[in-house]
Amino acid sequence: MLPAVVKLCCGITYPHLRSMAGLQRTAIAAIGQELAHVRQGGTISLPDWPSHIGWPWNTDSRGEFLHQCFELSYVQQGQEALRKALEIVEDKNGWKTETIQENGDVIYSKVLPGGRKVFRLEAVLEASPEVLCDVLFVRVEEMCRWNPSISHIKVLRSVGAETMVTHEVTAETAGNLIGQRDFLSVRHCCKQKSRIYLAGAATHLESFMPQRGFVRAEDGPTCIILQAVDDGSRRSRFTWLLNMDVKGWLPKSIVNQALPRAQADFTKHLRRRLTVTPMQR
Ligand SMILES: CC(C)CCC[C@@H](C)[C@H]1CC[C@H]2[C@@H]3CC=C4C[C@@H](O)CC[C@]4(C)[C@H]3CC[C@]12C
Repeated sequence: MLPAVVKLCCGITYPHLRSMAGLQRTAIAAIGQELAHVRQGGTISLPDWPSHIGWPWNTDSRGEFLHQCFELSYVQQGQEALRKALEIVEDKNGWKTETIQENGDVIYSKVLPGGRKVFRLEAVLEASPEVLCDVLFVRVEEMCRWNPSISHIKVLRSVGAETMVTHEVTAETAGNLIGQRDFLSVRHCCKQKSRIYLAGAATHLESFMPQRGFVRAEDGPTCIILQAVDDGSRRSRFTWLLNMDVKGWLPKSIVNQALPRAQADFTKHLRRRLTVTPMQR
């Protein structure tokens, strides 16, 4: 099946890859995803016939073709993560209040069909959506400097300014009953009118298989919504959906206690990060 699809896709789209839109784009992205899975198991051999009809089908252009398939697939996974996460957050039914923090932050929870419990934190932060986007997305690799629950974050791929593939490792901290986890995620940023969305979902990357000694967890589909409290305000409403499969063999009750705690901790460190002077950044 796959070689046939690749052949078809080479034939139809190679000359137009850069100017594609709509369905074709979706198709290539889907193929990219499929290829990513196949690549995990070995190498992909692309057909040679395009060279016979005069296309520049050398090692470079084949590589470029695959590269574009992967890039489009990440953009699409990011958009898809946002769509799915928003569907969960915007559905007003079934949420119950989990905790109300002393500072006014509220964490709500909801059990999704299938049994997974997700958490939604609502807070107001002292920074504009743009500053928050800079801290949380643009400078994502700096996160482990201000957040002790994360020991390592690396951007492995960037596709334009709005999509990236990141690898995150949580810290081995006292009181963390879940233990260290690592995540491989596609992260996507999208600005719309007065809102900035940061979405994420677990993804695959050839050459980046789960590492020995780590349990690979899955973050997402998840999103953070940043919205100015009022026009021109330096304060933002911060809505964060935590939708995580921590994997491993752990009682649900432990996971469902640890997750909202991790969410509250993260927000505490984020607030502290926002109070440092620009010089210290
Ligand atoms: C309880 C244990 C298993 C997990 C605790 C750590 C959790 C809270 C950490 C681990 C990785 C972290 C994520 C790493 C990267 C990003 C991308 C950024 O643009 C928004 C924040 C976000 C989405 C972080 C949110 C918090 C996070 C999910």
